[in-house]
Amino acid sequence: MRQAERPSAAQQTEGSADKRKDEKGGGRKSDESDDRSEAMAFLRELFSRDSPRTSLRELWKILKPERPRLLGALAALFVSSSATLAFPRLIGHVMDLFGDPAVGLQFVTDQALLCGGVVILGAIASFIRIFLLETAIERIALRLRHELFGKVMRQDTHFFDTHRTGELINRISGDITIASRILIEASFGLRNLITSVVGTGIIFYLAPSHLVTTLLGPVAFTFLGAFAYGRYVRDISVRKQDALADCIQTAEEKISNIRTVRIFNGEAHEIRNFRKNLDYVYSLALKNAYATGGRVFIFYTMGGLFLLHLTYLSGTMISQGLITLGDTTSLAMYCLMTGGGYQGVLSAYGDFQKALGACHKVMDIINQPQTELSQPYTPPRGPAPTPTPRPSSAREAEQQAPFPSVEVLRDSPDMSLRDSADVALETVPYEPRIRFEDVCFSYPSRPDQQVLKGVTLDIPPGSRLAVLGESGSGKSTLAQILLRLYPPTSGKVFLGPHSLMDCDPRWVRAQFGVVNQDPILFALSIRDNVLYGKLAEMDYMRDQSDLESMRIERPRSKRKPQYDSHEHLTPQLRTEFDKVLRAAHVADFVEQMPDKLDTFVGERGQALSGGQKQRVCIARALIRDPPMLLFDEATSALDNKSEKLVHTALEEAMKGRTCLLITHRLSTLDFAEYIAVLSDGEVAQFGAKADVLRRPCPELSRILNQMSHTTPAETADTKTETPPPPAAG
Ligand SMILES: Nc1ncnc2c1ncn2[C@@H]1O[C@H](COP(=O)(O)OP(=O)(O)OP(=O)(O)O)[C@@H](O)[C@H]1O
Repeated sequence: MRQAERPSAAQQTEGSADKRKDEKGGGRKSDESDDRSEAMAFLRELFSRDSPRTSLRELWKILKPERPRLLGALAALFVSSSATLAFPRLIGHVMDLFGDPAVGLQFVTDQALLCGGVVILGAIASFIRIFLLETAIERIALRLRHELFGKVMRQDTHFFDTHRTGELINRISGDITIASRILIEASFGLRNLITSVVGTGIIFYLAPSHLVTTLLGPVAFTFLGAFAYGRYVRDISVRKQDALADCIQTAEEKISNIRTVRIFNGEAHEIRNFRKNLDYVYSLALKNAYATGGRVFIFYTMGGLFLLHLTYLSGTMISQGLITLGDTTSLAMYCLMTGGGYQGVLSAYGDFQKALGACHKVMDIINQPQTELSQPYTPPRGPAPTPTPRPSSAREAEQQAPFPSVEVLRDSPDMSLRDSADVALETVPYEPRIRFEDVCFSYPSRPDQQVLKGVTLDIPPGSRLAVLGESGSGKSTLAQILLRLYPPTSGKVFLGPHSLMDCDPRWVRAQFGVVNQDPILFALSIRDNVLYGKLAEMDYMRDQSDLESMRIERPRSKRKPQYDSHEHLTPQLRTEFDKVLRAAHVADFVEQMPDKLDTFVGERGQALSGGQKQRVCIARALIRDPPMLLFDEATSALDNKSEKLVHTALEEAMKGRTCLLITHRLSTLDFAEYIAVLSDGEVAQFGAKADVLRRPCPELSRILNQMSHTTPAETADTKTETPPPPAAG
């Protein structure tokens, strides 16, 4: 790229030079100054690109906690470099002593032993340096991964509308590995810098002045040439890494959605596309191979010729008695060492820049602003409008306050969970009434498309509202706002007396049992999936300081950690667990499974049938014992038989709970006491079921018509209902 840019820069300078030449009537002086400014611009570009000051500041932020280790490694580096640099001089000295008749053999042996001591000292210092650096690297990687994952987990939902999963995974794995290796690059670069600078000094000191002047030219030429060439090699290598990361992201997406690919017979298509991406990576890798090989070729040739040059010159000088054989040997070693040092500095500089780039990408996410989820958990407190007596016992509190069950917390072997039972007791109970007041909403990723346009709804405590509407009318969006996954653009939502936006989002989510249209399970056993509904949530009740703590201690156990919900299964929780398994009819099919409740459900639960998956999801929602339920087409994947089973269970589960049922099914209307019809983000009709069905609005008539065509009509009311006349919205 630089090569493509350079001619244009040169042309530009050429143009301006011609102009000035014309103005001044030409002249060598202006030509020279133009050449100089062009060279300066080139050098500026060479040194400044990709090294923003912010990256260095970010780098310091990352390195700061490891100061003691880094200082130790730095001290070890000076010792090992000094030993390495002293070695050729000592060897040369020993060689010269052998030829000196005035020196005894014992003295020579002592000098040789001193040489050996220096070697061992250098080796020990190198061991310490590498050990300190490697542990610092691992600690930095641990800290960055912890911080990055925490940051991603707590991001607002819209963050995930604009970032791909593969990209985030890449940050957590690849970029952090590259970023933390920055220390090795820096240490390697520093060691080589010391070697080359001190080595050059020693060469100047040892070599006669005539030799120095003939050596300087080739050294300077090699250094500048190699520097420019190093940047060129690095650019190619960065492009290759980026192309490979893209390629892997695409592959990951396709493998995790293999069923969709398979349904469309997309295997060949995907293999072909993947191959195209791989070919592109290979073309860059080929370029990289030429460039890297070229670098070795240049250094090999230059190094060899340079040594030959040195040997030839020193040979003549030895014959003239101007320099000793020992000094020549030391000089040759220093020249090799210094040459290698310069090469090392250049390659470390390139890798350092690459690591800085990775640091920048990682810090981009870590520096995202804090969200509400980063704050300590604060449930709403204060007087409720319809006061309920404050619980006098843990059992009473458990009956009133939905989750977490105080008894479960009190039973827990975990001290911090036991403490949080007090938090649960302090939470003032409330009437689970849901109110939407003139709610408008646009998704942040599509601010111009208004999805909800002034929605007003009131769901009295303990009642059930069915939300109907055509596809895209905003039904699921309504649920997402209720769960505080997105804030409304304007208007307010209330849970009992609490304005949703004034409440801790974790508290809001704890009030709902949710089953979604597309039931997703984790790659765990059936038991762990159901218990996830309760156990995961307990974690935000406990002291969260360990989540923020960046302190690293020696791990107490070397055993691979396992997700095991058994350890939290208190007698109280076990009873609740058995109850919801029966209620959601999970117990029915689990009996037929080879490992019963320990059956592994596969990635995203794909080793279960749609109906089984949905029943596990219902059990997972019910185990939270929430005051409100939110079913978004919760029974969509069930056949008629399972649906009836689950409906019986749901009927039971819904008793005394406020429920929002988003549905396309006539059968779900059986449960509803109220119906709301959404049309293009507006409430077209809302009221008691009987009233609404007696006078359905045109949208509802159309929907009911479609429903009775797609689902066997099951409700007497709706079957006999005669559509229109038009109703008031
Ligand atoms: N994350 C998102 N980012 C941007 N737009 C979105 C997002 N999710 C949904 N939308 C848009 O919001 C509108 C309403 O979608 P929503 O999912 O609420 O409809 P719905 O009534 O639930 O439809 P369906 O019955 O088909 O599930 C649609 O136009 C959709 O494209």
